[in-house]
Amino acid sequence: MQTQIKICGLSNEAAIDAAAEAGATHIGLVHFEKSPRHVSLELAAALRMRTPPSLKVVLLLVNADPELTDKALQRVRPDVVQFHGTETPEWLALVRQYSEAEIWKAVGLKDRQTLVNADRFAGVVDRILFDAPAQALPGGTGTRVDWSLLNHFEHRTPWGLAGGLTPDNVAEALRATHAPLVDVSSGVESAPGVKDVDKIAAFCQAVRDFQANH
Ligand SMILES: O=C(O)c1ccccc1NCC(=O)[C@H](O)[C@H](O)COP(=O)(O)O
Repeated sequence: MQTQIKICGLSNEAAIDAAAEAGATHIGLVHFEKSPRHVSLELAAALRMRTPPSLKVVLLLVNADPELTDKALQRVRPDVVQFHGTETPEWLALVRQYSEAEIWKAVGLKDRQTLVNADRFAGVVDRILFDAPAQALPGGTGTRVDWSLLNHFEHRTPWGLAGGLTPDNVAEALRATHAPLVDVSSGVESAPGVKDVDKIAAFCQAVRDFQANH
């Protein structure tokens, strides 16, 4: 099975084209005003329309209220909505009832107990994304998680690995975790919120090289 690759925090067409050319499978659009990667719903909708069909569009929300969640889903019509705050399984189950988008939940990976606790999202979400625990920002911090926490864990829900991945360490991360999806944001930037097309290409190439050899 091919490792899936999500490039997160894109805000312009050039970065989307770079992700598509490099062979990414997903792009992330962050709608969270405190983030240096924030895009308005209008820009997110325009970028979504412009995204080639080879890429699935993931819209990120952080503790959005029901009104904003509804507006965002209606305007952007993403393939996936990624909840990156303290959203509950009960709330995500409600969203699931009225939206056809896949639902992903980001979980800050602190210790083995986090993995056990994340099981409360089983049957409610389509994927759990294990990321570094929230800091000043809930995501996109470039902080690496302890990959060894994932050793021999039997996941009941499809999952992905985020947090401090870069073109230089993603092969090591895949060797350590066998993650079915890897997610990167700051590791493919030249400055916060500024994506670097060469780093996007290098990240995707590192994943494909790893796969070709394993
Ligand atoms: O990227 C952001 O600015 C962001 C802001 C608020 C919530 C989530 C955010 N990003 C979520 C992602 O999926 C990132 O790709 C993930 O946290 C990994 O980021 P990084 O460690 O910088 O690769």
